[in-house]
Amino acid sequence: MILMKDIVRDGDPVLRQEAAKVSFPLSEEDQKLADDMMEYLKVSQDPDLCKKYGLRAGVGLAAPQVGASKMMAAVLVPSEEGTKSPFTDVIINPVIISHSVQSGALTEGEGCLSVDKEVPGFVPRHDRITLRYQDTTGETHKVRLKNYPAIVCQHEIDHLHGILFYDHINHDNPYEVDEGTIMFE
Ligand SMILES: O=CN(O)CCNC(=O)c1cccc(Cl)c1Cl
Ligand code: NI
Repeated sequence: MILMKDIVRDGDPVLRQEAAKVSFPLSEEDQKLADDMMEYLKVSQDPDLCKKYGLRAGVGLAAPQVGASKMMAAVLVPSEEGTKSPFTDVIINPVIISHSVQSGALTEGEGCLSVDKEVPGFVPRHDRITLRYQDTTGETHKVRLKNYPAIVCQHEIDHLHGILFYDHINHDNPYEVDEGTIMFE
């Protein structure tokens, strides 16, 4: 089981590397990594288990964050009570094949398990993306995502390219975003 002690923190070079493409069929090690990352998200989103294991909640987790420089990330975007999660999968060798001109950003900014300090500011991203990825069986998917699921996937794909969320924050004015940027909770 992945615990906070297993999370690599900012300063470790693995977080600034370009991760390696994953080949199929998945090795046992890669399959376990995928399962463990998704399990982390599920446990971290259960208030009791989150507290029991001393985790920080997350809606995504990228392999470099647990020291594996591989093109793999788990995404579990929570949904309102009783509705289907807007996006849940382990995305392998993900590529954003197209995106909106329009930007989107979370009004509360972003956080990262690998960044222990709060970094205030808006993180401008594409509001809508078309994402192509392989799932753990090797099947290729092409999905159109918008708003929160799109933001989360961009945060995770950034990790696979050695980018951290605060790289996108405007340091002169952290709360400045381009005109027309869609801001959402
Ligand atoms: O890379 C994944 N993490 O660092 C897990 C912790 N952060 C989050 O769950 C998180 C929080 C806010 C906005 C976004 Cl977009 C994300 Cl992803
Ligand atoms: Ni992160």
